[in-house]
Amino acid sequence: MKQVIIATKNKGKAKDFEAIFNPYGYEVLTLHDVANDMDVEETGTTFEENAILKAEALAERLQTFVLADDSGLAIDALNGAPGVYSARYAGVEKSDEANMQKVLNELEGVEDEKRTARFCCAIALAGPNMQTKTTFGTCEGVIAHEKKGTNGFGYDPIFFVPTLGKMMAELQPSEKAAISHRGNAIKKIEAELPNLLK
Ligand SMILES: O=c1nc[nH]c2c1ncn2[C@H]1C[C@H](O)[C@@H](COP(=O)(O)OP(=O)(O)OP(=O)(O)O)O1
Ligand SMILES: [Mg+2]
Repeated sequence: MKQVIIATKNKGKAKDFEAIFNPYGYEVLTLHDVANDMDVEETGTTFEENAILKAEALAERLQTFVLADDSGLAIDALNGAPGVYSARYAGVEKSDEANMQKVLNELEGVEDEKRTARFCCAIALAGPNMQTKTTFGTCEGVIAHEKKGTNGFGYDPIFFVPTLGKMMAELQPSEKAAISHRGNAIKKIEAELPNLLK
């Protein structure tokens, strides 16, 4: 089977990528498979910068073509927070539960019309003898008042998708892939992928 290597340690993100790439006949490999000891510091101030840092570090190490994803949730009522800092919003230990609780606390008393938000995803493609490319996708939604649904990862249980009338965490992997920030970013470079992924 053809393979695509993603420079991530997030298993939920890897599952999202499987739903995106398996239909094209690609198996998804992650850092857990190819470089378990690797830990790239996300020092950038934009999603693109961090995606490039993660992709180039792994491409350099493996001398092969890889993708990386840096993503997060931008909430309008919080001036775009947690944004690039989504993974560490409630502290350094990276707890989805604590992060969601912090969002719900920050939005306490904020009315529905003002709870608009979007997921953002920058994907970087890096490899030997090529200029790193980036692509970006978003997905619009509304922050709910409580958690609902058990699919997906991260902030999915508090992210309502108005076009589907469901929480992101209530979607099947293929349904999420069709509308997600991650799926939308990949759609923009779909045509180039067969040349880059061998
Ligand atoms: O589809 C999504 N559904 C729910 N939450 C999401 C999604 N996409 C990103 N997010 C949240 C999770 C995490 O709090 C942050 C990503 O942070 P980000 O640094 O890109 O990923 P990470 O540190 O978990 O894994 P890694 O850097 O190894 O790829 O945004
Ligand atoms: Mg990260």
